[in-house]
Amino acid sequence: MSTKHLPLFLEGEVAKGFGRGSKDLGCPTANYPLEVVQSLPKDLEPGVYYGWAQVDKGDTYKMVANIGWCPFYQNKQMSVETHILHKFDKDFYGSQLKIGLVGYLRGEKNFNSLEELINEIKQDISNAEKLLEQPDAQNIKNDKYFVY
Ligand SMILES: Cc1cc2nc3c(=O)[nH]c(=O)nc-3n(C[C@H](O)[C@H](O)[C@H](O)COP(=O)(O)O)c2cc1C
Ligand SMILES: Nc1ncnc2c1ncn2[C@@H]1O[C@H](COP(=O)(O)OP(=O)(O)O)[C@@H](O)[C@H]1O
Ligand SMILES: [Mg+2]
Repeated sequence: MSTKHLPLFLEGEVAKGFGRGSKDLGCPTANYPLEVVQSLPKDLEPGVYYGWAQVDKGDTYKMVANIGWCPFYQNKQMSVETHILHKFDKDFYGSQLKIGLVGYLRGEKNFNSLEELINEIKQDISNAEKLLEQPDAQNIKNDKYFVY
């Protein structure tokens, strides 16, 4: 079941990925290092999730996260990447990123073109924007995990 383990809270340093998020997709994703990926519950469903994200001790923002092998790019290693729905002034590699996965949107898919992948991500973002307004999701935003 795709909602098993939710809400799931993860924390780790922002690491380098393949540099495709911003360049190919116009959608930067903060990638976790391998040890965070390896710490996931083994039966966590790969796919696209929505939830909350906090960089260092900053504000908590909406996010969408992709967990899996990116079939479009056929990655060899599983990745966990978070696109935060906020405009940052600069990169934050090396920062601590806390996320709380609230819900599951869909499984990872392959696409015939980059444009189709980009359009699907835009749809994910729009779905996440709405779903995160719901009271259950707001409760997770206010969880003590994100409070200092
Ligand atoms: C909301 C969201 C949905 C995504 N969905 C898919 C998908 O269905 N299939 C896929 O191959 N990759 C998907 N991706 C992953 C992108 O391919 C990935 O972000 C991109 O390869 C950037 O990787 P990088 O951080 O290593 O540069 C998704 C990413 C996001 C943020
Ligand atoms: N709104 C955002 N969400 C996620 N990362 C962002 C955002 N704005 C800037 N960044 C920066 O962009 C980087 C990700 O860009 P990306 O092209 O996916 O590179 P990489 O392949 O190294 O992950 C993040 O590590 C972070 O430092
Ligand atoms: Mg990335």
